[in-house]
Amino acid sequence: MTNQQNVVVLDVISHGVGKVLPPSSLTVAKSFSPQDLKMLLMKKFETEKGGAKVNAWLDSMRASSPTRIRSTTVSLPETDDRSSWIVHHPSALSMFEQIVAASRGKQIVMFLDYDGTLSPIVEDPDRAFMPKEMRATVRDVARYFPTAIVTGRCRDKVYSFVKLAGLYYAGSHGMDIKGPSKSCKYKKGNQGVLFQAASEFLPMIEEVYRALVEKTKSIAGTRVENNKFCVSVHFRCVDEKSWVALAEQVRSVLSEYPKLKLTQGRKVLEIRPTIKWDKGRALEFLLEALGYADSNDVLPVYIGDDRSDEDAFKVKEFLRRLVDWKKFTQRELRCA
Ligand SMILES: O=P(O)(O)OC[C@H]1O[C@H](O[C@H]2O[C@H](CO)[C@@H](O)[C@H](O)[C@H]2O)[C@H](O)[C@@H](O)[C@@H]1O
Repeated sequence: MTNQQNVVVLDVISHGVGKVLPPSSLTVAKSFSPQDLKMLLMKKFETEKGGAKVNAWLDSMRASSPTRIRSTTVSLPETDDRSSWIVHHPSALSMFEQIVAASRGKQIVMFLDYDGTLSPIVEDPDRAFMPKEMRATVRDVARYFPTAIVTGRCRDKVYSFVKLAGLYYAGSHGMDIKGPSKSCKYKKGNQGVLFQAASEFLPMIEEVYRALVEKTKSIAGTRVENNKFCVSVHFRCVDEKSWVALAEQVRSVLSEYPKLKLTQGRKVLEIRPTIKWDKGRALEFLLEALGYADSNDVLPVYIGDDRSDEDAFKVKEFLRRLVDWKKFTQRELRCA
């Protein structure tokens, strides 16, 4: 948000989840193709099946993980790509009034990314803890709106960080979806595991994880994380001089697995099944599970850091304002 504009408001009214509210007016909605939506919800970089060029990987590795920008006035590196993205994704905080106006008569459904959105980016992925105040805010949000955490992480791992039972969790880039484990007014029936899009890949992912650990163990700073239906190879702590070696090792492992593909996040290479499933599909699945398939009565809000390093303070501020607004409107309705 601020000038980083990471809160994305998706309007499902006429194009499924393919319409994004424009910068200046909510009435002149700009249509986005499914391709654009995918770009929003997935990390940008993706290779062709197993045939990726190490050089292309390296370019992408170098471009990844923008530096955290603390000032609200500092501008981001001005690439055409980034500027045009920002034009279409204005600050949610500055658009707050328009967003709540657009939600009139509709159910807001909240989708939250974890790393870099609810938790600060840290060197050790096992220590990406969620600040207490953020947890309290997300708990409040979930009281008023159906809320889902949508993450590349293993679902159990993200749950151990978030520790809130009233939420939906979509782990492994949306390939592992579970409903709230405690009673919640939006919950429908038994909400245990709702969907696992890539179950048949479990043994393969386990095998690849072990192979990657073995092949990269001599590259100092590499960290391989098993995210159940996908694997992350972290290079945040790897000296840039060793990136070529790392990319080559990853490529050599992946060349044995044509059913897996590589995408890239922030200083992380992500290996996942080549199935047609991603965070966007998880979002659609959850809307359907909540009874909002093809519905005009819903406003899904996705908050993520897929394009830039989010300022967690701004995320919290936006969520807090949303909760306050909801409390206020409910009170007003009762008094009317
Ligand atoms: O989809 P996300 O929830 O954003 O998950 C993407 C990756 O997030 C985690 O890695 C990122 O955060 C780490 C902790 O701050 C950081 O060390 C790393 O450099 C970041 O890329 C997670 O550990 C990965 O498995 C996810 O793929």
